[in-house]
Amino acid sequence: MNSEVQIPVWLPFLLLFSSLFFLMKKKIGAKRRTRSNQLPPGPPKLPIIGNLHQLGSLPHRSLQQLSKKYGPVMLLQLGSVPTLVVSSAKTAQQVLKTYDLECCSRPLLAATGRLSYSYLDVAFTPYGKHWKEMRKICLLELLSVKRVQSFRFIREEEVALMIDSISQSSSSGNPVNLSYKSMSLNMEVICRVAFGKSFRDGGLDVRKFQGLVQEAFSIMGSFSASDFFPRVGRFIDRITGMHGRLQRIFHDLDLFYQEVIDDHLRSERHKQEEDDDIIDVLLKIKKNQTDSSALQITHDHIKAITMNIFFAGVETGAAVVEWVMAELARNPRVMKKAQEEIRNHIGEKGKISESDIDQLQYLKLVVKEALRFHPPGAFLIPRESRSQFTINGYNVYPKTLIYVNVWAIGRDPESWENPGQFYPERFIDSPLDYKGHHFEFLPFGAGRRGCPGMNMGLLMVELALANLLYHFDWKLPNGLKEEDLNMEEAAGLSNHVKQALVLVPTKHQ
Ligand code: HEM
Repeated sequence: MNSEVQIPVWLPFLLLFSSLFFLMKKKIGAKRRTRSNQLPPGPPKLPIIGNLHQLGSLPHRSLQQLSKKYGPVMLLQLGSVPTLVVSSAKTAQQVLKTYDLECCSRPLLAATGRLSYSYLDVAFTPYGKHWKEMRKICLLELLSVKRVQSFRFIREEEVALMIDSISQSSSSGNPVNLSYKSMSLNMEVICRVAFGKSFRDGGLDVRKFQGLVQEAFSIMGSFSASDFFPRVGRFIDRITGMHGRLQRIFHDLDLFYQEVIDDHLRSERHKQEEDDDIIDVLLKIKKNQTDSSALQITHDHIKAITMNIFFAGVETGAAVVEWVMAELARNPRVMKKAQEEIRNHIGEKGKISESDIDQLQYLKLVVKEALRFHPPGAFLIPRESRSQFTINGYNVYPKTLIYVNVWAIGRDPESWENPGQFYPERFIDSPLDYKGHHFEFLPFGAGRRGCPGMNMGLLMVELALANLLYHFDWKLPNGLKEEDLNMEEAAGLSNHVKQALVLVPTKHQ
């Protein structure tokens, strides 16, 4: 018997193969590690949900805290979506200026997709030819200086009506819910600008539309599983009722918009050009387009862009008025100084019109400070990367969701002295403005996707505030002390006070 151990002929091959496989695996692993070493740092993540549990109810605050540990460029995993969070002026400049072209798309989300008629709008549509055409219409036709001026009488009339209604409360010593007043004012103005109709005129169902817009706001600001778990999310959204709710809101808003469009088509022939509202302008563009026009506008485009104007214009302006009044109620020195400036300039005139606003320099500083301290869009409108780029030496890959935490940047001690103090004087002799060139101060965003409605938004806010401060003295209700005023923020799409702001007006003689 042969005592030699027989070695199967395939064994050396197997050994060779497995060592090769091991070496290759090691090499691939090393490659992967090098690549992931170049990814931005971020907190450890849980299986499936990633870092979703770390967002909390006020994500701008939670992410500010995380950025203190992981730095101004962080990578999180929200469900299956890689998410870049930038939290300093320098890194915001890279995203919004150096790599603006790489970072100027928008993510596809369930709520914005449905409510924008599958991205026929401008604000939520991804970057591309369609967005360029829609943005051109916005800048040249809908929000141009001339068009915004043509709506001046609407703003002045609506502010005067608000002042009248507050006068009635003041004569009976009743407190006024300023959160509600500023929201209604913005809603009325945008409604007249967009539809040419006031809710007061009847015909349109005010309460229903206001309710729908607020519901739509809330659904856009809430968590939709399909945004973070594309495979199973739709199923989850159906079980939780999210999907049904979104369909119902879309359907009801659509009926409303259609009613407004039909109404405009019926009355088209009787209108002067200078009385055109946004729907008139869009219907004219649609009527005059030819087969070779770059964009073929349909009624759905008109509805989608109208939705943007409501969502971008109403909540933002209302939030700024609300935060300014809350900060002034907490800072009587600033309130007094702003009132003295306004009353000295306006004197006995009795009402403030838009042409007076340019003289009110301190009021402008107060508004700036509120925009720094409480920017309505804490993360701008979220963006999505289109191609790979490198930020602070870290790689960011295409289809990464991007949050620019402008709320945290406005409170960054690297950029601001005493950032936690509401101090409008910080802007005296300062070159800083909000037009998107100073990256420590970005309430309107910057770059290609920066806000095209800034001019209109500011005119509305400044006029409302100037009148509120000219006509009334304001105090806190029920002997509440300044330091006890609740400045908590509400969770949601835009940054509002959590508890409605209620103040007691006294008519200034
Ligand atoms: C004080 C009031 C306002 C504030 C604070 C504000 C803020 C913003 C911010 C932060 C963005 C995102 C910018 C970015 O991603 O870089 C934005 C976009 C936008 N805003 Fe405003 N906004 C205001 C008023 C308005 C008004 C009155 C309108 C129109 C009636 C408007 C229309 C838009 C539109 C259409 C976009 C999307 C632009 C795009 O994606 O190309 N905004 N706004």
